[in-house]
Amino acid sequence: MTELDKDLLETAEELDDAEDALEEEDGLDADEELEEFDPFADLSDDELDALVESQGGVGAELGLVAGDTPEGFRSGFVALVGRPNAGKSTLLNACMGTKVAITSPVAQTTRRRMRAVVDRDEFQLVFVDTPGIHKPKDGLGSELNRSALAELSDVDVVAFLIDASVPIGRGDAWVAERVAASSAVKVLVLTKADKVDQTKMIKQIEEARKLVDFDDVIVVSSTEGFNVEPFIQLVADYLPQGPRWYPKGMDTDTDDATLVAEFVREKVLLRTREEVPHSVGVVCDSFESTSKLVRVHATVYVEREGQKGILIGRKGEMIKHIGTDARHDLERLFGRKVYLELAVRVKQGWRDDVNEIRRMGYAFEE
Ligand SMILES: Nc1nc2c(ncn2[C@@H]2O[C@H](COP(=O)(O)OP(=O)(O)OP(=O)(O)O)[C@@H](O)[C@H]2O)c(=O)[nH]1
Repeated sequence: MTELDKDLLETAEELDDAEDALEEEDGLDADEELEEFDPFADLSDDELDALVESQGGVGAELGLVAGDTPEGFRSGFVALVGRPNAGKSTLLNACMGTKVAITSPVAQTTRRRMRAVVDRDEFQLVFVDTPGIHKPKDGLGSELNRSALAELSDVDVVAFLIDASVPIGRGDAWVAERVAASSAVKVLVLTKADKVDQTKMIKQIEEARKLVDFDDVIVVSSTEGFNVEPFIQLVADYLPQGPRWYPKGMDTDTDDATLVAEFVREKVLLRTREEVPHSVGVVCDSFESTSKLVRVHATVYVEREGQKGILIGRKGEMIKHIGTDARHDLERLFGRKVYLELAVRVKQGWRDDVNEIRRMGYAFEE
């Protein structure tokens, strides 16, 4: 948990206490009380916008934008795109120096768009991790594609990741067509350099260059830490001048409940096989935190009874292992004891139900 999260948590706890005290004092519901005292309640949306503008914008008020950024400061958004399994989340974690995104050998591990911030004295670079772009086979696939493709039109740099260790195929060409249409700076990132020799690497770069007119090329190995910092510097050089979009010290825009759901899903992906990983969705139902303990309840959804049986395992062994694995990671993340309760439920056909996909947080209304 970041310092910012801790501060927010403390503030939230203080607010809760204050609200309780208020309720006790005069028997009023604190929310009603606050509503009554809203000084802007009578303003129209336009009037409110004008007021915010005249105050230098909400961001300025919150210290989110930089009056204090030095001359020449650069900032911007960089989308990591590529076909499933190209190594996007692993590169993101390497750039951040800590695990912010889950990874696994299962294609389509990433289902959420995540922003992760690299903040330096001279620049602020916001990485946008996207689901692997692929030809969709179901409703979930279509939603994942839609959310990944939407990023291409909204970023300053597109980093197109291609796995150096597998031949370039139709999957890469499909992504390339979409990347080529973006007006952002395009950087080719050859991943998994540790798995191939130089000759193969050069050939792969030649093949990739036939797909897109790249502005730059870099070869990396995220697992070996090779060229990770040079990659950050390379994309930072392409960022336009601009303010800090996020406050210093904020690593990601992912909330704690989402991290819990994602870490549990990663453990399911690592421990199950065949169709089970793709059928799994995880929702964190409750998240309570004190200074000593985090208490969470999450539900693992699958599509069929048989999958539920596999996940629970003989005498509940499988779900117990998944819980233990996830708990270890979460305790490291939150720096506190974690009490994690998991339930397994069947929700038939959820991957073809756009409302369910959104409820689980794997796609967004644009
Ligand atoms: N040897 C090696 N393996 C890597 C490297 N980068 C990623 N991998 C492995 O490749 C697999 C896929 O990596 P991810 O980072 O999950 O790939 P992704 O592009 O985010 O995948 P999706 O979520 O499916 O879109 C994992 O098993 C990683 O450990 C690398 O530099 N070297």
